[in-house]
Amino acid sequence: MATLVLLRHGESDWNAKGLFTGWVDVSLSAKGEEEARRGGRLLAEAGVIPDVVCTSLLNRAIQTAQLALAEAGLAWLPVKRSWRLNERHYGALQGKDKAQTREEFGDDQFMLWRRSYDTPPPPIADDDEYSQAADPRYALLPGELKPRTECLKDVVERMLPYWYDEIVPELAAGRTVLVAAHGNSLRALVKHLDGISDEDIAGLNIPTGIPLVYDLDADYKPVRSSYLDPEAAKAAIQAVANQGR
Ligand SMILES: O=C(O)[C@@H](CO)OP(=O)(O)O
Repeated sequence: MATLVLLRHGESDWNAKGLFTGWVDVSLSAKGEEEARRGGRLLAEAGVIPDVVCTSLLNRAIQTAQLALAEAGLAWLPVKRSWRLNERHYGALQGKDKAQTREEFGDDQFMLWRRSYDTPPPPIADDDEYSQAADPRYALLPGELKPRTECLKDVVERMLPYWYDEIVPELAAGRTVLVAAHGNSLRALVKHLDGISDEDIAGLNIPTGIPLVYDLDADYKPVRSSYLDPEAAKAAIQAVANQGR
């Protein structure tokens, strides 16, 4: 039986402000830092001890992993990082206020951009202040892999090679893997693991800072999964669903 732990970063400054974030590299808020530490305590209390950590290239996931692991006495763990675990690129919506966007474009368009499986927001211009076109951390990515917008389907496609080539081999070697990532890159992974349909995935939201633990069978299919604080997770999931309202 393999163990996989998914941890969405704690609240970021832009989560707190209600802005679409995507690949913009914002930091954790003070509340988000505390959420990350609490995530580490929940892991330690449950006796779930990761052997290796995977994060995106974005600070909010990196900081969350560091704070959680330090709290669990595991700051020394080996870490791997990949753009493939990044948040969904939110295109031209990056930096925009969610509530204002909903008011301007209406509920249906807002939800289509935010939660539909295959409708990406309009692409971001390279000279937009929130573009990553010149960000050195993606300099080695060939142009066709560098997104200017993404829908969740695009995230599934760029995340799955990482699942198969980096995470599964760690699990196969008997290691417990902690993936510290983002609302939408984790929705993509949960969709794959739980076999959620393209329609039903619209209703799935991931709370910040609460570890989601999967026991996986020999074929890396879930046998069971649960949040380490189910009650807090329920309330936090509702808060994510209500963003922009
Ligand atoms: O803004 C974002 O990048 C994401 C996660 O914070 O938002 P949403 O939940 O609306 O997809």
